[in-house]
Amino acid sequence: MEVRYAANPKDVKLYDTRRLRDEFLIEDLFPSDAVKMVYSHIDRIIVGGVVPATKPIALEAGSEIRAEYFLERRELGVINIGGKGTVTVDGTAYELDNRDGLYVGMGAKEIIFASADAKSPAKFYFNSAPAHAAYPTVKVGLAKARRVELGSQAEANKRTIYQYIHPEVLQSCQLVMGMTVLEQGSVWNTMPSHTHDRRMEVYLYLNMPEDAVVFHFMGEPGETRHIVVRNEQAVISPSWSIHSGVGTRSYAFIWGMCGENQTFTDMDHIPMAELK
Ligand SMILES: O=C(O)C(=O)C[C@H](O)C(=O)CO
Ligand SMILES: [Zn+2]
Repeated sequence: MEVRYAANPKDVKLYDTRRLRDEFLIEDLFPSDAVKMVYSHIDRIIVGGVVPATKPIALEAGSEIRAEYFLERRELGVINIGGKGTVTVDGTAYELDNRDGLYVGMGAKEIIFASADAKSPAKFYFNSAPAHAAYPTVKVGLAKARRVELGSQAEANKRTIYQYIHPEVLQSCQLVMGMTVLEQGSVWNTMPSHTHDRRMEVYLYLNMPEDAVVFHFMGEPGETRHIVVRNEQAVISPSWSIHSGVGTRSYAFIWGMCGENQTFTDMDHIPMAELK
């Protein structure tokens, strides 16, 4: 498990491109037949990817979290961005098609990821946060997610937000997670931008061809920086940072948050005049 430390905005404004990318960008999240995990000290989120290409893969705790099993003190949100697969939680198999999600509550001991077809392996993206209570494991297909439509063609930001792990869909301790899909021709996400000092957030960009990029904007509203993000790469956003992006074409992204509250609408909207 790779460990990354928290960041102070007074320091981050001095970072060059290399340092910004090293601290906030996660580039190789989906190695074949392995679990990749990044443990961020920002609200102690774990961001991971697993592609069980030729064999089922179990989620192991690793020495960093000093736990007997991964979910001993944690909860987990999973969204499949690949071919059909299963996540087996303590012997119960949940079939996840592309874009299906799963919430797994604290206390589940054995989590096994598998693909239905090795020619088109499943690709599981996950976020995990510290938990204080054991809530039931729930599968959330795209149709079960709460839908919010936002934006307009004129602003090139027409998009649908699918809220999978959200208080109106299921109970979780602090994790909130979902996916936003931009319509063809729409390229902007989360602009006008916001911060939420109560929660950090991670974005995983997806559905982009190899030569497409998203210019992801981060930083304090008056000190913005950009990170060039490619397909299936994730960006960590501290709670004091905006998180917004513009792509060379449309794309989707999975967002996950944890921290002080689960109130999706608890955002501090940034007036455009304040951006620098
Ligand atoms: O398209 C958007 O706007 C989003 O998806 C915003 C994220 O969900 C977010 O930043 C929630 O805090
Ligand atoms: Zn946000």
